[in-house]
Formats: sequence, structure tokens, C-alpha cells
Amino acid sequence: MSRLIEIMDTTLRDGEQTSGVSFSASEKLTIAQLLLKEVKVDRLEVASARVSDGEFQAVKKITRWAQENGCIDKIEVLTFVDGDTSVNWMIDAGAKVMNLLTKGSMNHLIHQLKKTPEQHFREIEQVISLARSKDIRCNVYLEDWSNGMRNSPDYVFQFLDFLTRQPVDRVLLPDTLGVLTPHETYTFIKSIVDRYPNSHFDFHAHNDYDLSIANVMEAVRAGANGLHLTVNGMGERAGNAPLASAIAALNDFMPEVKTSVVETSLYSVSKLVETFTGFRIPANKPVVGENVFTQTAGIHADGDNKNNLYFNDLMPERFGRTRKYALGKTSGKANIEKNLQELGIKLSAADLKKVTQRIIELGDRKEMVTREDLPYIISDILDSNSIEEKVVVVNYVLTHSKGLRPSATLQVQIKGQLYEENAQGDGQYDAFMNALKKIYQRLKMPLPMLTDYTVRIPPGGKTDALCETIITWSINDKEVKTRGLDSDQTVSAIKATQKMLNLLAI
Ligand SMILES: CC(C)C(=O)C(=O)O
Repeated sequence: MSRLIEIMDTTLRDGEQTSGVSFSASEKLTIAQLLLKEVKVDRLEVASARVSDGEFQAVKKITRWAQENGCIDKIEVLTFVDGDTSVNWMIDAGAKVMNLLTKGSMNHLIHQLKKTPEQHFREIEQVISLARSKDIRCNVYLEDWSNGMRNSPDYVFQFLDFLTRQPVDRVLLPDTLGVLTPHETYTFIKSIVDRYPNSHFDFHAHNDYDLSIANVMEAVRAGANGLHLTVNGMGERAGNAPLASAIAALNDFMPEVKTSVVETSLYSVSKLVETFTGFRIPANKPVVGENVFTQTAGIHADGDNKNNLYFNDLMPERFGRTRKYALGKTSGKANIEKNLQELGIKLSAADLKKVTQRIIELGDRKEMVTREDLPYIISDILDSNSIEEKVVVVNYVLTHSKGLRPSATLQVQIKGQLYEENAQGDGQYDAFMNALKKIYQRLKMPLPMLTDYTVRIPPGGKTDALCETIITWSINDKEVKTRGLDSDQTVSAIKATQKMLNLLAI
């Protein structure tokens, strides 16, 4: 039978200690509801006591909701060894579980509190006893426990002996400065679990050396009963152990344990926290980052078609996500075909080659091409297919400066002959058109009237590659629309104009 590991999410307490992050009361409640109802973490640490009036109001809002929804025992608040102050704060805020912050290393005890272990334990005992008399349950944090195990293990064990005699539900073991190696995490926790087999121990990792997930796994292997995690790894300095990665690692590498967390809800809570904090999820962040289920190399997309050669167990669907195939200079035909399949578009081999070529060109210019761009690229290419290039805009210089009118110098090749003109205009494109008009007037050739000019970008707002200009022209009472596509808006208008010139020349 698998062992159940309790997951305590501390995004709203330790996560909020990320520099520059502060949740409003409503944001805290929304995140708490999502974490408890959808993600189904076991417990939530929502605030530190006494921090501010705003924090007090937020806790009140959450405890009121939790009372009504029968989960008040899942809401925890970090409190201090401060006589009756934190306990009274808890009572007023309606909270029922306190995580009492105490000193887990001799170093902290001597230099910060300037107290003996006996004094510290006596004060802790008083707070716990008061809290219990008010029907508040107690967990105890041993702050700086990891350094305590390194430098003052006798003190740590003296402390743990003391706690076994207290009405405490859980002992919380923080690697406060994120300094533990996986080996130490295992050894320290194993020695504690072996000595106190009937107590409950949570491990609280920090990510200063990027070892938080490895440490979380070693803590579980050593027998820890619970883990403290945060959404997106938010938290002080380098943050805490990220919830999504920890759950994925436990599920995939430790079949002997299980958690209650619902993997498919991890992405939505991650996005919610990103939105509320403005703290962007790195695109390569495991499980929740934008790019982590995107195959970029064509050879990988090709392998996906051949017995899923490039898949691992982290299938995006597990986390409510989908695999994507990037478009760019390394993506190749296989990636483009995958995207076309998703869009339900079929192309001839010749057109596919042209689309591939265009995407490589865009990629070479360091421009990002998204799936949303693809229909625009295709329609541009199909459009151009049917037009014979009798008129080519060969070269142009466009100027735009403060205090001077925009100007254009233009060279156009018409049926093999090169013509050059320059002109000014109200904008760069207007200057371009005025130069073009001069050439056409010189040749006594008519130019249609521009009657409409529309600019669009592909939907989703994610592209930085493309802008589409659709120009409506009117000539001899007939209307014709041409389209140009480029990352530069003026260039896309010039491309649409060249198409019109070629339609005219037919
Ligand atoms: C405040 C304490 C509990 C903490 O977050 C830590 O030690 O990491």
C-alpha cells in the first residue's frame, strides 16, 4: 500500500515573501479556493500573524469561507513565541491551526533571541498551552533546522524530545537557507524519523542551490510525512520547492508514495498566481513553463510520428496542457505538418515547401513564428502563387524624422525595365505611394485609388513576427483587395501594393 504524503501549500505565506509580491485579500481567497477545491492540496498556510491589518482581513475572509465549507482545519497561520499576542490574533481572525515559529539552531537561539534552550522551551510551552486552551491546534517550525542539524544537533534533539511531550500535531523542519544537499536531507530526516517514529514531520525546502526538488524527494524517501510547496516555486530569495514539479517527480519516480493533488489543475493555479503576482513563469520552468511541451527541432516532431520516440512520462495532457511544435528556422517540415494537422489544413508538396522556406526566412531574422501566424503565411503564399511577377519593387529608402516630412526613394522594375523616383508624403507609406505615382504618371499608366487600409496581427497577441495589411483598391468601378505580410507594418503594406501592381499588369 502506498504511503500518503501530506501537501501543505505555502504560496500565500512563504510565497508572498517573494520580493515585490503582495496579494490582496480577494486574491488570497481566490487562490486558496482553487488550491483546496481543485488542486486538492491537504493544507494551506495563508499568512503570518500580526503582519498588517490587510493580512488580518485576508485571513478573516479565508477562515469565514473555510468555516462555511467545512475546511477550517486546513487553514494554517504562522505565529510567533510572543505570549498571548499571536494567539489573540488567531482568535480574532477565526483561524484554528497555528504554525509556531521557533528556533531550530543554537546559532539563531543565541544570537537572535539571546536565550537559553530552557527559556525558549518554557515560552513555547506557554504559547502552546494557551493556544490549546482556546481550541487552536499547534504545529511547530524549527527555523534554521538544517543548520541546526549541522552545527548543533544535540540542541535539535533536545528540542524534539521536548516537543514529544507537547500537544503538537506536526513538527515542521525548514531548510531555511536552502543549504542542504540531497544526501544531508536524507540523513538528517532519517535520523529524526527513526528516533520519533510516532511523530509527524513536514519538510520545508528552499531552492537556493536549485536542489529543492531533489531534497524534497530525499525527505520523502527518508520518511517525512508532509511537504511544504509553493505555486511556481514562489518564495523568499530563490524561492521554495515548486508544487507542480514536486508532484510530477513524486508521481513518476516514487510509486511507493501518493498525494491527493490533482495534476490537471496545476497549470491553472500556476497561471492564476502568475497573473496576481505579475511574477512571470520562466518559459522553461518544468511542467508549467510556456515552452516545456514544445518540440522545436524538426527531428523531434518527426520522431513523435514514429512510435513517440521523443516522449517522456511528462505528457502535457496530464497537466491540462497540449504539446506544441515550434515554428522557426530549426523546425523543418515535420513541425509545420504537425501544426497544419492541428489547424486541419492540407497543402500540396510544392506549397508546403514554400511555407517551410518562408518560416525559415522569418526564423533567420530572429522572429518568432506561432501557430496562429500559419494561416496568414499560407494565404500570403497562395495569393502570391497566382500572380505573375511583372512588377517588382526592387529597392527603396524610407525616411522618418522629427520636424521633416517623411520621404521615399524608390526603384521599381516594370517588365524588365528599372525606374527610379523620390517623393515626400504624410507618412512613409504615403511617400512611397507618391514616388510610385510619379513613375506610373511618367509611363502614362493608371494607378488605382486606395479606398481602405486594414492592419491585423494574428490572434493571441503572442506573435512578434507578423503583421498583415489588407488594402482595398478601386479602379474603373471595380474593387480589388490585396494582402501583404511582414513583421514590419510599412513593409507589409508595400508587399500588398506590389501585388496590386502585378494584378494591374496582367
Ligand atoms: C519562516 C520560516 C518558517 C521559513 O519559511 C523558513 O525557515 O524557511
